[in-house]
Amino acid sequence: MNTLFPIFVKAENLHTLIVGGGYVGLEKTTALLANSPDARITLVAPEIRAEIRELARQHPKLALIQEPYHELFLADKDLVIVGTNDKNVNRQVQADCKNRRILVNVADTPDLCDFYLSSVVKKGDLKIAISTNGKSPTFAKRFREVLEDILPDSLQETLDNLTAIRNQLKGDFVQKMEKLNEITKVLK
Ligand SMILES: C[C@@]1(CC(=O)O)C2=NC(=C\c3[nH]c(c(CCC(=O)O)c3CC(=O)O)Cc3[nH]c(c(CC(=O)O)c3CCC(=O)O)/C=C3\N/C(=C\2)[C@@H](CCC(=O)O)[C@]3(C)CC(=O)O)/[C@H]1CCC(=O)O
Ligand SMILES: NC(=O)c1ccc[n+]([C@@H]2O[C@H](COP(=O)([O-])OP(=O)(O)OC[C@H]3O[C@@H](n4cnc5c(N)ncnc54)[C@H](O)[C@@H]3O)[C@@H](O)[C@H]2O)c1
Repeated sequence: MNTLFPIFVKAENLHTLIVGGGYVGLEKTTALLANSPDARITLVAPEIRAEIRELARQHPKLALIQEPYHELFLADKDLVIVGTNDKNVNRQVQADCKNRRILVNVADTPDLCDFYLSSVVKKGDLKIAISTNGKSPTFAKRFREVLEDILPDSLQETLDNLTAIRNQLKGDFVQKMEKLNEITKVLK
């Protein structure tokens, strides 16, 4: 059974620490910024890939610290993603986060994760997050590609129209809900 509970996080309201500046650090930083370009991120690693440095030039809220991980870096963080090539460091970061009740993702060790990143389909304001419960990230990626292909760009117009109707509707909560459910029946 997949017991994961999906939420959509306002990453720009949080300060995320990414530990590791290799391929995994790059993948996770790119994923965060692609969805939340104003996310506040600090990335710490003794070696930081050139692509991450380029991202930092484009995103002023991405700070890079070229040093090994230290517990002190957790001080003002809300969320942590760790993906170094040193399993002991990854475990230490996870344990430090648990002590401080900070949510942590250990990219290559699902058992140590409090949350997973998902594949993300975007059509304007519509966002669909896909998870396979960690079974196959590759399947999640492929399924994202399928959904990206079949969802029409005109969906944004539908959402804009529904927002306009939603804002104009009079009456109490139940009346508004009934009206919106009636109008959107055609989508089924
Ligand atoms: C969705 C996506 C989001 C993102 O990262 O942004 C994501 N992985 C993506 C791609 C991807 N990752 C890997 C491959 C190589 C092929 C393969 O192994 O399948 C590919 C495919 C590729 O890149 O083509 C390697 C890999 N990943 C994990 C392990 C460890 C393990 O499973 O034990 C290993 C083996 C490492 C090794 O062998 O050393 C673990 C996780 N990867 C997750 C998310 C979480 C579960 C998501 C779910 O529930 O499905 C979870 C549990 C934790 C986490 O990372 O949050 C992103 C696709 C974005 C997109 O394009 O849409
Ligand atoms: N590359 C992938 O697609 C992938 C996918 C899933 C899992 N993994 C696994 O994840 C791990 C990391 O992979 P990678 O490709 O990013 O490795 P990499 O060698 O490209 O990068 C490792 C990073 O960890 C940093 N690091 C090492 N010690 C550190 C410390 N004490 N504090 C902070 N940072 C530290 C290094 O400076 C470097 O930036 C590997 O064990 C790999 O097997 C890799």
